[in-house]
Amino acid sequence: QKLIANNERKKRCYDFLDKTSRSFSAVIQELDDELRDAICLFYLVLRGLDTIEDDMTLDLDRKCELLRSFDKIIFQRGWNFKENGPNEKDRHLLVDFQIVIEEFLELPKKFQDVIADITNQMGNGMADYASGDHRENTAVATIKDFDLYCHYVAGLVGWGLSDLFAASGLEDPSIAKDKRLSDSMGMFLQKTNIIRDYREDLDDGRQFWPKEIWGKYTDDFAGLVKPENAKTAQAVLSAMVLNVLEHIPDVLTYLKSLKNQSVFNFCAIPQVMAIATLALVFNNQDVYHRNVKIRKGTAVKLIMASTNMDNVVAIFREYIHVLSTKNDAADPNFINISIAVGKAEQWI
Ligand SMILES: CC(C)(C)CN1C(=O)[C@@H](CC(=O)N[C@@H](CC(=O)O)C(=O)O)O[C@H](c2cccc3ccccc23)c2cc(Cl)ccc21
Repeated sequence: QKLIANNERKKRCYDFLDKTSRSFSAVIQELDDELRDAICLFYLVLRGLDTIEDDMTLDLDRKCELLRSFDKIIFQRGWNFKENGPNEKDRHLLVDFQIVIEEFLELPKKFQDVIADITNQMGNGMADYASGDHRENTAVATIKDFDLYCHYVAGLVGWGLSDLFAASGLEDPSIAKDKRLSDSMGMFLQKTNIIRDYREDLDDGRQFWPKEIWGKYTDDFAGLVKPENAKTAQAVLSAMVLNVLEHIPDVLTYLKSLKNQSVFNFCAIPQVMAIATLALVFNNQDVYHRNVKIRKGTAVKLIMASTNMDNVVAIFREYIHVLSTKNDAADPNFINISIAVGKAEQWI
């Protein structure tokens, strides 16, 4: 009877995974036995944290209390959360979070320790950011703030994943040694998403583009959507893309060091989607009006191809070339983009 309950609970966790992101859930389920459950639960714990951070209906004290104690909450059997706003995307996950906690407590302690440690650092980082002074609502003022925020929400995920890969024995312990490489894996994904999500975030009253970047061209961040500001908007966008390009050498170095096929696929697919997205958003002012996404057919082709380093390098080279053909001589960042493209290509 207990065995059936266990299997039922585990199935529920993979159902949650399917609901949060279908395509990525399939990739997680392809992971080798030693890692599959640990990464599934790491993903769900992070999603739980994200659902609290994203909920604008929670009052700040309550939100910070939950974020800072989430690393303890994941050990509390029976805990769940019904205070999320009605339209919060993944609220069903927290309403039945006791299921995730039961499964988490079944994991080997070495995996529990990694997940709890990252959850502690991320929860505190998110709370620091949420309660920081956002007087002029440019929550992210400097490039340093931008990097710190992206480290909290995505770089730490890279640290945790590298620790889980090493603990599982599927990858060499050295994968967790160079924290800058692991950090860049998350930064590249998160920064690309932040550029892509300009419109969605602006409509939600959130701004993540650092004022140190856009403030060089305008004092009106929301005004970038106006047609009369198109030239300024182009310069701001290319300056943002320039900042993201810096992470490419680290990303490729990290991918190159992976040994296990299922771990490689799990890591390569999001990075390949990100470079394709970065090339798409570059010099594309649709970003200011809607959420631009790569076509489904392209995404499928990229997923199929992301199974070995030669293909991944070829895909990066192709999209960096696409980006350089879109580089506009009239853009004030033309030279710096050319230099960054040259560096990335030379590294490849
Ligand atoms: C913020 C984020 C980039 C870390 C989110 N994040 C990712 O984006 C997912 C991909 C994903 O969720 N894709 C969604 C679409 C989307 O949400 O954009 C899909 O439906 O395909 O991948 C990352 C992820 C995968 C592999 C290696 C990583 C190394 C460092 C940091 C993150 C890494 C991820 C791994 C884990 Cl364990 C948890 C979260 C993530």
